[in-house]
Amino acid sequence: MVILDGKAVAAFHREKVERRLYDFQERHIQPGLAIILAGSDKPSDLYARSLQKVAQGVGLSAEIYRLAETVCEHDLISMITHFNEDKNIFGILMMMPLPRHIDAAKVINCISPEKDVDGLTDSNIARLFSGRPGFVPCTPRAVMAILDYYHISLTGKEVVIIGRSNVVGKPLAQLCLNRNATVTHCHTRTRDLVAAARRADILISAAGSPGLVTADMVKPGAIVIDVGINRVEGKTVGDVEFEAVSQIAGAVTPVPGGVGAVTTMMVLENAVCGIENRA
Ligand SMILES: NC(=O)C1=CN([C@@H]2O[C@H](COP(=O)(O)OP(=O)(O)OC[C@H]3O[C@@H](n4cnc5c(N)ncnc54)[C@H](OP(=O)(O)O)[C@@H]3O)[C@@H](O)[C@H]2O)C=CC1
Ligand SMILES: Nc1nc(=O)c2c([nH]1)NC[C@@H]1CN(c3ccc(C(=O)N[C@@H](CCC(=O)O)C(=O)O)cc3)C=[N+]21
Repeated sequence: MVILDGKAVAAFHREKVERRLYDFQERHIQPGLAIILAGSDKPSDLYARSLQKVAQGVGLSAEIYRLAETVCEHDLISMITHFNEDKNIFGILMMMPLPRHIDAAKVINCISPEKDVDGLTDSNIARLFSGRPGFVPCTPRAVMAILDYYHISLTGKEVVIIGRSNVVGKPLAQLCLNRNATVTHCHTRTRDLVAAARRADILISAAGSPGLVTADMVKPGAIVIDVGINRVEGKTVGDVEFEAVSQIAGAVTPVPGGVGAVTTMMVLENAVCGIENRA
């Protein structure tokens, strides 16, 4: 069994990001990333803090703007408008999920598509679906980056994805389809999740449910990608029962140190693309 090491993948991409940023540092351009966190979602808080650390490590400034759970749509939109107009901000990252009383689609679509480094606006979603260049959400990109780093091809493979959010599951399915995989998409209404999962050559869990993926759901030798980030008894764990599944699978991503470690680097890569496009 191979452990797919997200930290190694991140380090590989980090070097490329640093090289591309070097040019801007020479020209004294100080590109910034604005991270907006409304409410107190734990994975979002973890993500925002990891991102800030990694960004600062490559010389990008990343500021976290924390807003109360009770924030109104109007205040969120004014904040976005402000960053859209700020020449020093090259990327705006809105942490999901937003508080329940907020119309997420309305708020997200106020982000200028050129600064939408998580590819969540309708305009970037349309680009992904029609195969035109645009920002692709960072977590699905991280999954692809891991598969590519380990030379795991998707062509003709049975890929089963658990989870259908706009941030992870749906764009991930589209990326897999673009790479010629046969994609099965599962969610809470899926009748027989175990049977569906067992067909997978590549099983990807993005449900946010600790212990969801058990050894009996994995075909011997399958590749298992754990996107889940859950806090259990003060520890970060994924969706996969790592110990048991690693006895059966051909390769597994750990949590922490798997997809999450790469996601943060993909944000920086997207941000650098944004800077290059506008410099
Ligand atoms: N590693 C990383 O870089 C990242 C990790 N994450 C983590 O990934 C997880 C998913 O995130 P996100 O997509 O935003 O979450 P959402 O809660 O928006 O979506 C979860 C999806 O999983 C499905 N689901 C949940 N429980 C089950 C179950 N028991 N059986 C089948 N399907 C299930 C839901 O189905 P339905 O639609 O029917 O409700 C839904 O489609 C979270 O743990 C999050 O923290 C997120 C982004 C990045
Ligand atoms: N618009 C939006 N896009 C997201 O991609 C998004 C989001 N909102 N909201 C929250 C979730 C969660 N998420 C994480 C990504 C990386 C780590 C991460 O860096 N994890 C490290 C460290 C974990 C630790 O320190 O314990 C690791 O897995 O190795 C965590 C969590 C992105 N999400």
